Amino acid sequence: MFSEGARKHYSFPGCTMYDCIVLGAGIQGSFTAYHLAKCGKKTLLLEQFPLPHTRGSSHGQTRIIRKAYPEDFYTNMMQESYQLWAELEKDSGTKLYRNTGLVVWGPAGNHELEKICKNLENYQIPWEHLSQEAMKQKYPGISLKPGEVACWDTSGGVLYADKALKAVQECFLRMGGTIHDNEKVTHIEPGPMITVTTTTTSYSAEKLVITAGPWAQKVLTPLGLQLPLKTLRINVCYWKEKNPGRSDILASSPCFLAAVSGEEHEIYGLPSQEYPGLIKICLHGGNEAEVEERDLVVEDPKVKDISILCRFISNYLPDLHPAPAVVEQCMYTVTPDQNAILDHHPLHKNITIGAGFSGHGFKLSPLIGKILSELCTGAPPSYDLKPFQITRFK
Ligand SMILES: Cc1cc2nc3c(=O)[nH]c(=O)nc-3n(C[C@H](O)[C@H](O)[C@H](O)COP(=O)(O)OP(=O)(O)OC[C@H]3O[C@@H](n4cnc5c(N)ncnc54)[C@H](O)[C@@H]3O)c2cc1C
Ligand SMILES: O=C(O)[C@@H]1CCCC=N1
Repeated sequence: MFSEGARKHYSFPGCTMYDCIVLGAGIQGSFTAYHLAKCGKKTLLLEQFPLPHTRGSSHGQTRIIRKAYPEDFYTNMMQESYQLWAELEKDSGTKLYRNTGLVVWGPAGNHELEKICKNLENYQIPWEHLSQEAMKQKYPGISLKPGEVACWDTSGGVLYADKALKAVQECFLRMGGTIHDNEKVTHIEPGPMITVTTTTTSYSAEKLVITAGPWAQKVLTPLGLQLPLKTLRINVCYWKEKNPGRSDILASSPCFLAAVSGEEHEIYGLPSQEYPGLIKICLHGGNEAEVEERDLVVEDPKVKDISILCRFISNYLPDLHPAPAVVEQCMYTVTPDQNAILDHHPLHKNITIGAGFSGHGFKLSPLIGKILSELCTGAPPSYDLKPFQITRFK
């Protein structure tokens, strides 16, 4: 709570005071606000768009959840993240996770694939090695090439993303939190009491958490902080069966990640959900785009994502039409090492930043929210945060 001194010196009429303000009601900001409210903090969650919206990174019906990661710290963090997802399911009374299993495949000896198997083994997470032949038996619709192998993460599955966002925001409100949507933050005045000005009014708080997704750099520049963040426009593609109902690819597909020889980016897929009869398969990458300009057609994209995907579908999922039936857009905010930034502002220690989730942050969000709330309140962090510190960038 506020110290009396802070109240006397910094409150002014018409400026509502909170313990903590969270800027940005995507999945990371919403979970941060939820954890802050859980620790008894009077918390305001601010969002520029009317909720729900589709302009950031957290919209859509589905995201992959998995423990299969080449970095052991993620496999470790995912164990608690699964528990926190289960807690939210219970608190909200909403089913948020469907266990489909996840297959990761690539050329035998692929370094990342080997690290994934090693991590699953070390953390005693049930997994299986699948040969090309075993994959054919289990998933006849997926056609691995000679010399390719797969790893089967039994815990992998689908998160119901839009339901999760709604659930966490509702739980936050139930705990006494406040959400103001359709209210853009236009100015932040740092200090022992931070003043946050929006398109509607001003608020003050001892602590601020910035979780602005692809707008992060725009919010941080006036605060004197330049981070190595890139914003990418992602084409979210859905593919149709050649003979509807004739193959079993839609009915029994697992989630998958594929490292294809000769392609720089991974490709991933999820079972049919959003559009009956269509399956979602995307490139883990895209072309750089300003968040406000993402709807402008880029003439000559550097990453020819749709062509890469069409080639992939022809080679690996021959029961699907090798041209997308539906294409939608979403934004990634990526860092050079694809690890997020979870840290204090270097000059204003009462401002905490969560940014650069690099296209894989949804599954981790219940834990990210917990970590950001720990950073915000000064509680000891539950994890070693070295991979996420700002100082790792020169
Ligand atoms: C196509 C796609 C597929 C993905 N697949 C997976 C997956 O399978 N598994 C997985 O784990 N992750 C996945 N991800 C990544 C995951 O969805 C993101 O890491 C996550 O949604 C990022 O959330 P965020 O809260 O940081 O950003 P956002 O959701 O963009 O939230 C930021 C919010 O801040 C608000 N904001 C910004 N500036 C202001 C301001 N000035 N005032 C007020 N509000 C402001 C924005 O409007 C926005 O609502 C995927 C992402 C995409 C795009
Ligand atoms: O995070 C995930 O699991 C997905 C699939 C791999 C690429 C990005 N998102």
